[in-house]
Amino acid sequence: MRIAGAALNQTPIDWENNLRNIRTAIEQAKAAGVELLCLPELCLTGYGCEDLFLSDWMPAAALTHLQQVRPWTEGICVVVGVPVRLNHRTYNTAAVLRDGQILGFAAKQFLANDGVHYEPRFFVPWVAGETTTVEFEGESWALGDLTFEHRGVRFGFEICEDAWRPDDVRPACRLTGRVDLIVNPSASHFAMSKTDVRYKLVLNASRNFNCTYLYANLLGNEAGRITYDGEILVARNGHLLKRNQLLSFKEVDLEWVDVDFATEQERAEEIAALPAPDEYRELNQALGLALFDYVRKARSKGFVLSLSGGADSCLCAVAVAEMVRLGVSELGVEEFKRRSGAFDPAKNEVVQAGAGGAALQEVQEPNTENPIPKTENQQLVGHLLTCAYQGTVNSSDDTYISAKDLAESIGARFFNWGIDEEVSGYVGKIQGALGRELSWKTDDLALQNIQARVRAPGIWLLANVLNCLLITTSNRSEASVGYCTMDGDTAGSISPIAGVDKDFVKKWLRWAETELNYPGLRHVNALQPTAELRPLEDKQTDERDLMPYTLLNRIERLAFYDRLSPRQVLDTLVTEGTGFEREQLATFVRRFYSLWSRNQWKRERYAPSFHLDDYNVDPRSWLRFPILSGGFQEELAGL
Ligand SMILES: Nc1ncnc2c1ncn2[C@@H]1O[C@H](COP(=O)(O)OP(=O)(O)OC[C@H]2O[C@@H]([n+]3cccc(C(=O)O)c3)[C@H](O)[C@@H]2O)[C@@H](O)[C@H]1O
Ligand SMILES: Nc1ncnc2c1ncn2[C@@H]1O[C@H](COP(=O)(O)OP(=O)(O)OP(=O)(O)O)[C@@H](O)[C@H]1O
Ligand SMILES: NC(=O)CC[C@H](N)C(=O)O
Repeated sequence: MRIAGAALNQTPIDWENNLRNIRTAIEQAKAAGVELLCLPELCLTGYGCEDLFLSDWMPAAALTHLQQVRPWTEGICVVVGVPVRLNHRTYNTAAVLRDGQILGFAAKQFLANDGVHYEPRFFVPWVAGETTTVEFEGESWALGDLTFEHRGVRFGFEICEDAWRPDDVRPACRLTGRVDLIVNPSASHFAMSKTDVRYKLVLNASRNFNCTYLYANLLGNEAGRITYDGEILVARNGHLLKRNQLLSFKEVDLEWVDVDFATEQERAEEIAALPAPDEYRELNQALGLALFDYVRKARSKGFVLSLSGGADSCLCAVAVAEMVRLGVSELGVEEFKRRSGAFDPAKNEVVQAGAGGAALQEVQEPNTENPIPKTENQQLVGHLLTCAYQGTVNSSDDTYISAKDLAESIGARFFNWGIDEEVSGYVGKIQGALGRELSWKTDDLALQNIQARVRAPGIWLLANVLNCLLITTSNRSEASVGYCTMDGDTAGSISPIAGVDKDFVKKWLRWAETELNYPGLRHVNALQPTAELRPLEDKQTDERDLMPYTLLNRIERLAFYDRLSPRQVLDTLVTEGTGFEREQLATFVRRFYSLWSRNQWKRERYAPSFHLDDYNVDPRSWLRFPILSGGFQEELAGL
């Protein structure tokens, strides 16, 4: 039998988009001679519909829309993820359709309730072994713990999280021997290196439960924060039959394989290992796709970025350039432009390759009289990304040159203006009001913050005028300790790297300079991270203000990923050979926890950020913490 999975780029309650992708997948599958097709979890409504799953009308609308899929299933068996609401309870189900009929709804038994998943808020888990009936416009179908048969092949279900439970409780343990095939429609969020875990999960399931296992994940940045990698896996008795390229820019990614169910396949002795995932490359692809989906789903025209020439903003600029490069290489220029929605088809907004010059007229300070012609990708970047350097007396030539060279090398529009006048204006006003001078000795933080804040209105104005999203550049390490000015450098509509730690940011930039060929990054890769908010002679660096970033990351992970107490964190660090004495480590641990507690309110106010690493510190996503708390005072005093 030819079986297939299709990854779909869906959007919550975008019925038109979601049905179109479902139809495309079914048509492609039929054209390829596929007999059984698995589509991802909740693909009809979108997985991330949040509290809409609790309404009566939305699941009802889903059932109504499911009727449109029926005629498309003539001659094929198709699995479609859909919520079903019965007696004021919503179930997360996989509908099985064939030849225009609905055969039934298999319901999810184990709900995802960790990290970025909050399913028990919306769904009720189905009880193994039970079934009920769904009534709809005079028809009735079975719902619950069901198995099906198609052309002699018996199949049952695990729906995403069902497969992430121990082997002796998950649905597969009750299906073994009763089915030939287990189908798994998933909405499994992307995190760096996670594909390896998923691969082992699927391969082991096929081996341990003596079956063929068909797995299909959602694709793309569905609803803002979480990106799905569109993984399709087919395995049989521990052997891999199919695995696709992840994180495609396409709307539909169909993969099929032939399985001879009539012939037994020998059980694999062991699971063949995959090469270790390349996290730098994974992050690049995920970030590019997440930005592309975000900008088009937000119906925006591109991005505006306050580019300091430092690590975080340089990474954000390269991410947009990579969004273009990766998207164009997969979709081609015309399809990339069409899908982005950021180009007016009536106008030829991007000049042809080699024509050059057009976008440079907008640059305030062209660095040569005869600018080098831009490549087609650079012209696209020029259309989609506008950057501005906003210097003060505390800014250095190094960061200005870094910002300017990078922007020009990727083709972004680049502006340069100073903000000293605005800073002096505000400082003068407050000095007048208070009747005293503000000085670095008495008003250090306030004088730092006003500079960061004064950068916000101008760049916001530019974003509004251009109808663009304003990127804010905060990383996870800064978010943990509140090393940012609220409504200053945190101002913005999207925060792409708030889930990534600063040490990773710095390493990624060095990798990108050579591996992705961004020579414009050579300046930033030679710089120490600095806020440049104090007078230059102060030689401010992030790590002098805080602590070494590697240590900050380690404390953060031990405290909030491993969930250790302050004392356990300290004891662990002492055994890890950090090069610091216990007393110094205790100072860092105390600093981390007090800054962490004091700054929860800032994390509550960050712009929406992407989940990219195995955890993040966003309270609306992975990690909840009280805004007001005792701040670990007792625990820290005892260190
Ligand atoms: N629980 C709570 N709920 C609501 N508000 C709370 C609060 N606790 C304090 N606040 C208020 O927060 C305000 C202070 O916060 P905020 O004004 O943001 O500033 P603040 O946290 O005092 O200082 C900003 C820090 O970030 C660093 N920074 C800033 C900008 C850029 C960079 C860089 O790396 O480039 C670094 C800077 O060096 C400084 O260490 C105060 O007005 C305080 O009253
Ligand atoms: N001179 C500047 N021009 C434009 N934007 C700036 C300037 N200084 C700071 N910013 C904005 O404030 C953000 C926060 O500064 P921060 O120093 O944390 O990041 P960075 O400069 O990108 O990286 P690093 O911390 O590694 O130097 C910057 O990413 C940038 O968006
Ligand atoms: N949708 C789900 O059930 C996802 C949960 C699962 N643990 C995953 O991360 O893939």
